Amino acid sequence: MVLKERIEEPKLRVMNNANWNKPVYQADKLNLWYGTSHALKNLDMTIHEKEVTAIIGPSGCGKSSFLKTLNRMVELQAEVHISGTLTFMEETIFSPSLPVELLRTKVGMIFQKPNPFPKSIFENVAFGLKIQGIRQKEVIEHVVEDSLRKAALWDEVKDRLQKPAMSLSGGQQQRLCIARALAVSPEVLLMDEPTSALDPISTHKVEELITQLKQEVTIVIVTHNMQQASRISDQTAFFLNGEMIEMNSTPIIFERPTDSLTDDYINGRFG
Ligand SMILES: Nc1ncnc2c1ncn2[C@@H]1O[C@H](COP(=O)(O)OP(=O)(O)OP(=O)(O)O)[C@@H](O)[C@H]1O
Repeated sequence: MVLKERIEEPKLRVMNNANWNKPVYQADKLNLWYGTSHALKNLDMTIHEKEVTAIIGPSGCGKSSFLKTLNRMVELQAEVHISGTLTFMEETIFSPSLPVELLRTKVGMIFQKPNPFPKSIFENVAFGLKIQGIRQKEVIEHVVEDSLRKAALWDEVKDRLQKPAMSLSGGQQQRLCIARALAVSPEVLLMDEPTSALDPISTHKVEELITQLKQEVTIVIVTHNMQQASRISDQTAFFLNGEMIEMNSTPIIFERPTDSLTDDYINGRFG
């Protein structure tokens, strides 16, 4: 399949002040194998700063593998082999000068199922700061409050910060995980189907939050929910069988995609 060129949308360019945001990630002929299974094939794509990029596509097309390559979590799997180039802020993410621990402080990850630590609400958010060696109580308290506010959770938990995180509802736990990720000031948040385990009201809150957060962080979200991708993302990439078929501004992907496979997928003709 041929990678389609990104078509620039004149109206969006005007709204974006006539400039594309700076590239954060750039993949060039990126391939990934699990053993002999070729999971990502010759991906060329750019993820821009302070935008929400949605990755869509049927089960097994490589969405999670791509997301986990962006913070090098994929290398925790056995027999992974990667070729091609992937840069983060213009530096190859496989370079010794960008240690994986440093990369992961800049790139937070939110999973499908909320995964708070078995600790208090406060300790969950403070965790990353303590790992970084920050000890001043006032600094930690300030960052915890600020992160919980940014995650739209502060008002719901401010009177019970010492209660176990597990006492929160699923939707609150997911926002707590987002607060925990925000506490270490990441550049990027990767989200792997972050609302698929949540009820519609919690989903709505997390979607609103994503729209707010993109003023500060770049967000890459994998979702099976077409409406969600069209509601919250600026760019959408459609993956199929490990290839990126098409990537463009979200309105173009959903209203007039270039590739008939994209059209078929978003209109539910397969997948
Ligand atoms: N650890 C692994 N070992 C071997 N193959 C794997 C591994 N993880 C994923 N795969 C394979 O790589 C391909 C891409 O999987 P991936 O999980 O990235 O797809 P996905 O689009 O995220 O799927 P889903 O929507 O079902 O989560 C699939 O064929 C999958 O079976």
